[in-house]
Amino acid sequence: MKSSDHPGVSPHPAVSLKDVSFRYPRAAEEVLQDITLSVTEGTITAILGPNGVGKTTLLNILLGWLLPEKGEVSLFGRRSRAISRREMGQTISLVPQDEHVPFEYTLLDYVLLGRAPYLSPLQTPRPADARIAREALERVGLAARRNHPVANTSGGEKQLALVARSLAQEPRILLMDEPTAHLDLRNKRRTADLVKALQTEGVTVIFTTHDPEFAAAAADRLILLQGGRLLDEGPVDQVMTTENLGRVFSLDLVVHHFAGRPVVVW
Ligand SMILES: Nc1ncnc2c1ncn2[C@@H]1O[C@H](COP(=O)(O)OP(=O)(O)OP(=O)(O)O)[C@@H](O)[C@H]1O
Repeated sequence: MKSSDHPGVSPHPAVSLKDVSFRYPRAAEEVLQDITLSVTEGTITAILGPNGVGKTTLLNILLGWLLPEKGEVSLFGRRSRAISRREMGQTISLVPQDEHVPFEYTLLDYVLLGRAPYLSPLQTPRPADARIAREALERVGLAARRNHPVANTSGGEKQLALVARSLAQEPRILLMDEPTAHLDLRNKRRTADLVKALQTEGVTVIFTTHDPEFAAAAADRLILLQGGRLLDEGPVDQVMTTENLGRVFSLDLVVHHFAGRPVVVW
């Protein structure tokens, strides 16, 4: 992904939420309440919070897949409701936690799906799309396995293939939902390095995680959610404190610092 493919740096935040609340149909309570925040273009933000706090819901709101009950979501200063699906697909992409993959796809076929926002409905991928998909597979270390059926890949390889598909989408904003859930240490490191490389290309990255140490290794900013509300946000070293994480996870824990990074002991 080249920053030259995108317009120059926007004067607006990549993402801004104003008083956003969301409730699932027939649910008694709002999952998210009065969330106001903005994410600067070219930053890496981790959203940290316990199971069920609403992290995935928040990503789905950013994608325009769920509409808030109240409040406004904007991408690069434009209300997301006013952005067409096709343009949304070229602007923002999601690496989901998991996804059912149709049996017959090879890894390359699967990653080529990321090119859909650039093709008309029945258009077959062009040579340039295949090149972009192959480069995306290379970036996640799966180039040699591009003709391998997705059905026969491990959980970690599938997760990396999902990342490659999102990269093939060439988004300005990359969302990742628990990107390291199935990854070993080496692939966690690879993911942290990839995210930082994307940042140098001007891409804004937002990922959810339960893992404070990965958040600290990969992100420069942190958003903490607790009880459906924004508890704190800012630079990782200011926000990742014993008090904040203890409140977020309702746990007696201590944040130590080792080799310049926070380590959580619980
Ligand atoms: N489609 C749905 N209909 C009703 N409730 C839902 C739906 N999807 C999620 N929820 C509820 O909304 C809340 C937030 O879910 P969400 O998946 O956003 O949390 P999360 O922070 O991503 O959790 P996890 O870390 O476990 O993945 C949970 O209580 C969940 O049960």
